[in-house]
Amino acid sequence: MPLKPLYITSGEPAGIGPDICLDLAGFNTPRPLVVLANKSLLQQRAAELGKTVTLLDYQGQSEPASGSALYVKDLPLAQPVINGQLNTANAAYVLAQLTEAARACMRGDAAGVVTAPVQKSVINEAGSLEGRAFSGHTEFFQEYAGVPRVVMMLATHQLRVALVTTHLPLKDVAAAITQERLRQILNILIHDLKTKFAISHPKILVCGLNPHAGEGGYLGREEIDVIEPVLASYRAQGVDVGHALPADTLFTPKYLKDADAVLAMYHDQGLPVLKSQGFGEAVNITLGLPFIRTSVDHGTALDLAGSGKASSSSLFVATELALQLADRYEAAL
Ligand SMILES: NC(=O)c1ccc[n+]([C@@H]2O[C@H](COP(=O)([O-])OP(=O)(O)OC[C@H]3O[C@@H](n4cnc5c(N)ncnc54)[C@H](O)[C@@H]3O)[C@@H](O)[C@H]2O)c1
Ligand SMILES: N[C@H](C(=O)O)[C@H](O)COP(=O)(O)O
Repeated sequence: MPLKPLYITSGEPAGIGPDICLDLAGFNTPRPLVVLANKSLLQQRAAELGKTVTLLDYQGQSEPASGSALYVKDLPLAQPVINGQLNTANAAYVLAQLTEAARACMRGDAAGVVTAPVQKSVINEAGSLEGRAFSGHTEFFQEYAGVPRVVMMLATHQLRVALVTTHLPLKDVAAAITQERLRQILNILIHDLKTKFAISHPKILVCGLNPHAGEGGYLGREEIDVIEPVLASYRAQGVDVGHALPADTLFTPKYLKDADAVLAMYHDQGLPVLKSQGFGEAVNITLGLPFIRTSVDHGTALDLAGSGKASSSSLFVATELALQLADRYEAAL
C-alpha cells in the first residue's frame, strides 16, 4: 500500500519556519514529506541562505522526494514577506496552512501534520478568525476536529510534561481546573501514553496548583477540593498517579527518575522546566486528536529569519516522532 504523506506547515512567513522547512530536503524517510508554504517565499529564503533545494509541486506522489528535493503545496501569500516583520495581511496564509493540513488529516489524505511556529498575536490582530481568538495550534486543531478536549504535551528523551490548561491567562487558570477537565485530561494522557508511546502502566506525577501543593489548605484549596478527589479515584482503579505534589519538589531528580510523564496545571509551571533541559531538542505533541500532530518546541524567532542561525533540530525530532507514530498507527489498522 502506498504510504500517505506527512504534511509540514511552514508557519509564520516572516519567521524561521520557512528556513527550517528547507532543511527537510533529503530527510531520510520512505514517506513523502510535503511542506505547505508559498513556493516563491521558499525559493527566496533558500537563495538568502545559500541552500540548493529543488522545490517540486506535490501532486499526490507516494514516493519521497529524492536528493535535495522537497515537495511543496504552494499557497498564495497576500503580500511579499520582509524577514522578521509581521504583516497582518499574511495571517490568512498561515491559517490556510493549518486548515489545509487539518482537512487532509481528517480526510485520511495525510498521515499527520508537523507544525513550524506561528505568531499567535498577528493572527489575532488580523482578526482572521472572525472575532474568535486564536490561542495556538493545539486549540485550533481541537476546534477543527470537533473534540471536547485535547492535551498539550512536550517531550524530550528524559522528560514528558503534559498540561491541564494551555494558553490561558494566569488569572483564569484556577477556575479552569475542574474535576471534569482533570478527568478528561488524565484519560487522554493515560490512553495516549499507552497507545502512542507503548507504556503499558504509565507512572504520572501530578503537580499541585498552589505553592507547596496548598500546604494543607493554608496556601489554597484546589488540591483538597478538586485535584486530590480526582487522583484518589484513579488510584482506586490502580492508576499510578500518586498524590498532588508541590511542583518545586516534583521537578527534582529523585521524583522524576521513575516518572513516565508529569502533569502540570498550567503552561509556565511545566514548560520552562522542560525547555531549560531540552530547548531545541523537544517535541510538542497534541494528544487526543483524531490525527497525528507534532510540532517544534520553539517560536517564530523573528530575529533569526533568513540569517542561517536557526536550528532545525526540534523540527527534525518532531518529524521523526510523527513518522514513527504514523507507522505505528498504520500498522495497527
Ligand atoms: N509552535 C509554535 O507555533 C510556537 C511555539 C512557541 C512560541 N510560539 C510563538 O512564537 C512567538 C515568539 O515567541 P518567543 O520570542 O517567546 O520565543 P522564540 O522561541 O521565538 O524565541 C526565543 C529565543 O530563542 C531563539 N530561537 C527560537 N527558535 C530557535 C531556533 N530554532 N534556533 C535557534 N534559536 C532559536 C530566538 O532567537 C529567541 O532568542 C510568539 O508569538 C509565541 O507565541 C509559537
Ligand atoms: N505552548 C507551546 C510552547 O511553548 O512551545 C507553543 O505556544 C505552541 O503551542 P501550539 O502548539 O498550541 O501552537
